[in-house]
Amino acid sequence: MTDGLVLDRASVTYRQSLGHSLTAVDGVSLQIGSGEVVGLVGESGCGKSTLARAVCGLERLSAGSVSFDGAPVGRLGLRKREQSLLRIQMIFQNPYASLNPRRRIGQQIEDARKINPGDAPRVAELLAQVEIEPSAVNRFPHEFSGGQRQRIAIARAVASGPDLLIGDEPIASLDASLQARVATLLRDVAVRAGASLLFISHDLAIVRLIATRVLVMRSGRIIEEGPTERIWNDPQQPYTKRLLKAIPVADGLGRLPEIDELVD
Ligand SMILES: Nc1ncnc2c1ncn2[C@@H]1O[C@H](COP(=O)(O)OP(=O)(O)OP(=O)(O)O)[C@@H](O)[C@H]1O
Repeated sequence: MTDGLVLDRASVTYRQSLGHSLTAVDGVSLQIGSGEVVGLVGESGCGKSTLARAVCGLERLSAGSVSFDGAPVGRLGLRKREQSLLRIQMIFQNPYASLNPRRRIGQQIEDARKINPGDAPRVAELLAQVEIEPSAVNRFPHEFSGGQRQRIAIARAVASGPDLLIGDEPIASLDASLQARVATLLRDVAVRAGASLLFISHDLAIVRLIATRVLVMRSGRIIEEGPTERIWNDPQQPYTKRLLKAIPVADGLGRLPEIDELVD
């Protein structure tokens, strides 16, 4: 049995109008070992979110397989699949995607703790880990700032005891001044919980802060991968070089220019 997440030539194809189809994930093979922190980078539209959704069983594969600790995620019966998917938690760009706006934050974290097969830290401790005052348990998500809400979403995701956390651009909607802090905090919380982390971002500079290994995605494929410092200091692919070059010229919102314009 192989520990952790394994994708073997996984593809996702979307049907489009007039009989056209788009292969958003194109034969991707990768492995994320237990406790690893891996960054997935690439320009907007290269297939990062589709890949994340496929890992969680939210997209049907058109080819290949996804397995977790040796169990194929997509081919299990519903009950077993639900159990196995509880071990993978997503953190989205918009924290409202995982937080219930009508439920107090303490209750939401407690709900997640109840499905934890192991010993989850108490709600107050989880909140302290994400630097939220434990006395805030009775407040609702809208009473917090965007950065605080994202930290609460991180606490809720960890409370259910996942083996793998996937952050799909989890800092993209935050002020530039908060991005590095929330990314580092997510990494620290994942490591403390013993979970692996797949951190998806278009921003290699932030990924460099927290990931030990980087996967570079373009047009549905992983075109380069390696230790973060190797990718940062000695990128092999022209696309990766352009991603790196684009960092200093990011606009005030942290957006990269169109990479294809630069590469082709
Ligand atoms: N449900 C869908 N139906 C059809 N096409 C889709 C669907 N979801 C995504 N796509 C297309 O698949 C490709 C990959 O999209 P995806 O959202 O995975 O990329 P991404 O790298 O996460 O981009 P972003 O960072 O902008 O979210 C894009 O061309 C997108 O338009």
